[in-house]
Amino acid sequence: MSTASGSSSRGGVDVDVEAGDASGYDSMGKAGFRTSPSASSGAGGSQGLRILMKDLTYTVPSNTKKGEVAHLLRDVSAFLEPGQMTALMGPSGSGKTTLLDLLAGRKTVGKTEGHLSFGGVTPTKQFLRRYTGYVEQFDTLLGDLTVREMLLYTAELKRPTSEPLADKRDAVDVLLKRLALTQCADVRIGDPLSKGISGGQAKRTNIGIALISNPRVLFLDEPTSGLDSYTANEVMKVVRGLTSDGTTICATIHSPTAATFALFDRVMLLVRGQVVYFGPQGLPALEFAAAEWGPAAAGSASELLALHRAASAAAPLAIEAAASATDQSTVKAAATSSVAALAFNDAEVLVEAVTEADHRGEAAGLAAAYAKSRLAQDNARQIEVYMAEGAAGRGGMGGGSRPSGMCRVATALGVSKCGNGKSASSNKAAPEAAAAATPATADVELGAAGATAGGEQQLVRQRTSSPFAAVSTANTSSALSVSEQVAKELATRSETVTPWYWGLWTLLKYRSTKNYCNPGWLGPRIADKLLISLIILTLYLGIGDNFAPDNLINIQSALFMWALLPAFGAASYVPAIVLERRLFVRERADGLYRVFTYLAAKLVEELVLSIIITLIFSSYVFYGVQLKGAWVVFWLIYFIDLSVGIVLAYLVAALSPNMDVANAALPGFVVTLLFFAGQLITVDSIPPWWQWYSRIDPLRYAWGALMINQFEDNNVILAGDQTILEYYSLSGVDKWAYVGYLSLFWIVFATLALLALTFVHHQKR
Ligand SMILES: Nc1ncnc2c1ncn2[C@@H]1O[C@H](COP(=O)(O)OP(=O)(O)OP(=O)(O)O)[C@@H](O)[C@H]1O
Repeated sequence: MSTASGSSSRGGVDVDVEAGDASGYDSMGKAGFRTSPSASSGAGGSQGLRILMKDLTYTVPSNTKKGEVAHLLRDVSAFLEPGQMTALMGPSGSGKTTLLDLLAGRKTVGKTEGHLSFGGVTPTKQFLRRYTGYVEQFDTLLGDLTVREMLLYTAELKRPTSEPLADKRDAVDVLLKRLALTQCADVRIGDPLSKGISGGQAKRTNIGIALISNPRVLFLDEPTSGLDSYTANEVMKVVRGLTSDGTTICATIHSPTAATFALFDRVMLLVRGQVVYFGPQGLPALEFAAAEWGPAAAGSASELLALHRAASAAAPLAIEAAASATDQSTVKAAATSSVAALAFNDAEVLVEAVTEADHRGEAAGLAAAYAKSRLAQDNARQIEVYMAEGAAGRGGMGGGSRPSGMCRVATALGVSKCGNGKSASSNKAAPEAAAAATPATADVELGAAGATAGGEQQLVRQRTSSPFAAVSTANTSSALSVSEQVAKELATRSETVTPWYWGLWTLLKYRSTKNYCNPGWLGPRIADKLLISLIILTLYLGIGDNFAPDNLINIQSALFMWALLPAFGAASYVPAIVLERRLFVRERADGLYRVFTYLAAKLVEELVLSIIITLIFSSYVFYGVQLKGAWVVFWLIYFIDLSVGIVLAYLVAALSPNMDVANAALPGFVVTLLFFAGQLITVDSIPPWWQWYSRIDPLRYAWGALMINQFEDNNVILAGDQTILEYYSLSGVDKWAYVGYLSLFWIVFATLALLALTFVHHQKR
């Protein structure tokens, strides 16, 4: 396994960077992702998209002051470049996740104002679902699948159906290699109760899920949270490696180590939803803080800056002294100042500085200082240029090889490392350098892009020594046709890549087959029915054909329990929706399937099992108790009754915010049904003001149909001159009509469950 590695500069100190598996990257590029035309139709070659934000403001109804709105983001302006990795940083509650969610189209509440474009175009929500990757802070994986299966499952749902399975497998293999997951590829993911893969492996699996469709843009929310610093750095190195194919990457990050922070190109510092710095990470950020934030806020930043400067100044002298081996004290002094500089972490210093300033109530001052700064003005000018490019239909796509913005300038200034490689420029280019990112520079770049429009395949080598951008292949098609392709993607209204029937098949293939082999899944679905059917069998053994008056009450009670059983057993179907909600929300937001597909897969999975178990249980109960009527009707009613219980459970689960509410709501509702089924009190005796409830009680129809099946040919006298069917208001009723009504409940509950799953958002963002 060959690895691409190199170095990046962190305040003058080189940090070794390993870019993941370069061979993996290449093969992904050639076999796994790029060359399949079908795949590229979903992923679109190797181009990332430039994301432009101008005066982006996001408000929600305040939860602290009634009737007011809270500004969670205020006038955020920035640009995220293809082939670059941008860190969103700031104190807790500063709005990092809010901004990331907004960019990724995952906000479900609130109002957004300002300009937001991807590749110069306002994207549809469906585009964001299909063509961007989002790695959430918390892992949402299927514990029963292995890592390989999890990725293949996602590949089957997110890559075009026209791509052969073998190609998808290849792409997964390449991804496993690239994410260093090969070792645990066939290990079950597990869950908190039965541990499988480690936290770092789970995080990388989540990243793999986001990458399987080769997204143009990758968002990551706290990708290193919960990981030790070594694993965190490994994970981020892998992510960093993705910039080499032009992917636009943006990650919120809390306390990165110095090495992890050095992997980023740019940093956006937020405080109370406002930008207080947006520019290169490293020394330029420290220089900006020292110069613009005022002495109180920039205290530690200035200190660190001085240390960096001392270390840089002493280094050449030390090297000279060491070479001649004469002046040990100079070497020692240089080493001491380097170590002192290294002891500080740029990221920590910056975040601490703004956090302290925020606590002193100076957040607005920092934001104002940034807004007035030359850097902010340069950034604003750059945004104008990019917006003009977008308006002219030229802008926004990066080939991963185009140096842009500050980096282009740094290249022009002769800085050796730049662009989408790990960027020394980002450390060394002073904020002022941004001023040179003039429209003229941009035009030069566009000219270069235009030169590729002739349709020739052009190998673009960036003027950089960075390994990440060692070789990038420009898109082989013309810039215009790529634009058309991207424009099509950006305007897509289709939620998913694959059709619903494919999604249904895939969900059944990967998830249901595992569930069918999982005792933890099967147990609750079978145990209660097995137990109660055995009790009914043994308690009422052989009495079903005994129509003696004193036995009639026993038979109708047995039938009532038989009808009731699925309603009470419905509780076992609730967790399938409630406990899986986070995964469902994530997969839906990722555009893996539609709600209908998800619900249909769940129902097929449950109904197949239900057919099997109802056939078995109804057989021994019907013949053991020696009931009358047709067994097939007895079974059919039980099966439909159980199916109604399942969709009722899904409806309650979809409406309930958590298991506690669902566990209280479902049995409570079922108990109300008992009273109106016609057995505890006959339908004719129910007071007029409750008659309506009896009519919409599915138990009434299930039990009524069972009773008619049992007694229609043996309608014996029960009380006075009333036959048993007359007594229970079932005389002259067609059992098939009752079976039909019962089926209607299935349709109604299933439709309501579908609507609830679609429109009731318990996870508000
Ligand atoms: N309805 C609301 N009314 C008032 N404030 C709100 C409302 N909703 C969210 N907030 C605030 O918005 C801020 C943004 O939260 P967000 O999760 O984006 O911050 P963050 O920077 O990602 O924090 P962390 O680093 O802790 O994850 C928080 O301070 C939160 O309290």
